[in-house]
Amino acid sequence: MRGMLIIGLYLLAMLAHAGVAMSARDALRYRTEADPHGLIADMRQQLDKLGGSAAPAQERDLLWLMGTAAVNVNDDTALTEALLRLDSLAAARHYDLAAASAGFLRSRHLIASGNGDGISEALRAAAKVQDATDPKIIAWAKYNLCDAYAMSERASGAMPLCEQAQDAYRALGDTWSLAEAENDQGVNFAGLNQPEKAIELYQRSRQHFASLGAEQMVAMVGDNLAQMYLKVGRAKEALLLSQASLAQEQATGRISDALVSRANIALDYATLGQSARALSTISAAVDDARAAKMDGLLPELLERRSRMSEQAGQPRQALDDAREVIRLLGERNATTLHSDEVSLEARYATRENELRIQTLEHQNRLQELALKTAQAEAAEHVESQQRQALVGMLTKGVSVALILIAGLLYLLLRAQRRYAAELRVQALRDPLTGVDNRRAFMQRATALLGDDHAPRLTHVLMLIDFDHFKRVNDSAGHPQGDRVLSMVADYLSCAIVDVGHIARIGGEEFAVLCPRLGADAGLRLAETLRAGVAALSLPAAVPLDHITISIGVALFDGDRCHDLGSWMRAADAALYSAKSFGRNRVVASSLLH
Ligand SMILES: Nc1nc2c(ncn2[C@@H]2O[C@H](COP(=O)(O)OP(=O)(O)OP(=O)(O)O)[C@@H](O)[C@H]2O)c(=O)[nH]1
Repeated sequence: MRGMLIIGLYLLAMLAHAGVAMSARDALRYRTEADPHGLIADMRQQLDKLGGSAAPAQERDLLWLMGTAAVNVNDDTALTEALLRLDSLAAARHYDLAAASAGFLRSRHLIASGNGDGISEALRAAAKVQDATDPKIIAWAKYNLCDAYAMSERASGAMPLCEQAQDAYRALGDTWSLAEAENDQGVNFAGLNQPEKAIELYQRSRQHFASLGAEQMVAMVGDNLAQMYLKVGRAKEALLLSQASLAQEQATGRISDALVSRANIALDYATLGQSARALSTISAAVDDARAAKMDGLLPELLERRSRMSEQAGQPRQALDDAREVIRLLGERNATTLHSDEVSLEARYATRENELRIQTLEHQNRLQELALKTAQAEAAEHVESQQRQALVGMLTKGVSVALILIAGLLYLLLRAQRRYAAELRVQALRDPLTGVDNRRAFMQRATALLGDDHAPRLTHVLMLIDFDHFKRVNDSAGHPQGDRVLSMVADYLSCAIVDVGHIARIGGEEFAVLCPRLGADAGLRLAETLRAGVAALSLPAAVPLDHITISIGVALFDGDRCHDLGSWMRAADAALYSAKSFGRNRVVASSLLH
């Protein structure tokens, strides 16, 4: 009874504050974002009170709200509790909706912790309610799938789902959920680099949340909107929005959100050319993060301050911050390496490589900053020495020593420059196979389309994926799998060296980019590569006859493909078809239309 009373009073207070008609249900959803800890405690109390007398639908509802709030604040204890109770409710009552709810909560948790299995978990959850006829459940499953794809930054997969979820919620008159789906769709457009469309969706979402009086949601979507404003050069509007968000976040004690808003405000000031304000704002954010022991956010904030200091002509501060970033990232790497010992999963290996590259890039920058500082200090030194020479204070011996020092300094700077250049190359190279990495591929492809948007002969893109590569690892072990990957990468690099570039863009996925190769030659080359790989002899330690690859080919024709995103999607769809048609084959995207 007391729990009910608390919730009732809370709702009344909130409605009075909002001054508009937020339904009781929406008010509870609001609390999953605005008061997650309080909501979890209240849900627990309610569930305890109801004991075994709760109807399944009511129990599921309370557990879903509790689990949602738990995911939002990373409360693992509450999440585990909600999941266990949902699982047993699903098993005891054959209640699919409870099973799907547990699945979607698991998926959100996986995605929030950067685990790649979140989407498949969401797909399994949706399958549990695929026969549902209640339009509310259908819309709910669509939205949760849309959210899983959008939050995993899989914009092209997410967009149709988010569109369908919006239509369904519009038909049901569920403004809250509509606003959530619109926000997700905005995230998708932002991911596809279409800021104008993203702005449109975020504005719609904000209007809907505002019409419900959900001020914190308005502020949250406002953060997304501000980033897009900045992207399209509307820095003043971005600044106003970020300042409004910051006020909200400070008032409600959301420290980490407030730090992000501060960092955004600093960026807005920098874009508006107010570098002193930008620096003092980002410094305040760094101090707050240190005081609140927000170590996760600290490297990003320091990195931003380092860049701003560099732009403001303060290389010493830039250098100190960059050094600290390296130290913090080093600590993080150490933790990841430890978990790598526990599991040799390729996912960890890939993450570890990413972290190494990230660190390498920072080290690279650090070298450059050290160089700049050394140059500035050397220039100052030489200037002062020259001044002294002018007034006749220099003896001959000191002059000779200075010349020697200048010579040594020159040699040192040259070595540092070489080292920095080498690091820059390493940051673009895949350490296992020695070919370009994904970052290098994206840079190269973007530059190609920027230079030559209407080529006389079409550009050709191939996405290559190993078939059943898991069997190699399972039968011969991961190190042999690595050997096979390197061996095939060597073969492919040699085979395309005259016409294009190859990059390793995922675990066992490669991309080949052939500028102005033309459609016929492109398809012939793909077929040659496929047959060549199938004919390779594998190392003796691998107990398989051969390894095969599937290839999706897309042509940059300026018609169906007009930018890098659509080009890659076309090649990806062709690769997917090559896999579905039985693998070990080449499929051209033009055949799919
Ligand atoms: N040895 C090794 N294996 C890797 C690496 N990156 C990814 N893998 C493995 O590649 C396999 C990919 O598995 P799946 O995505 O199921 O694909 P597949 O077995 O190739 O099957 P299909 O793509 O469906 O033909 C997993 O077993 C990963 O562990 C790597 O760097 N080294």
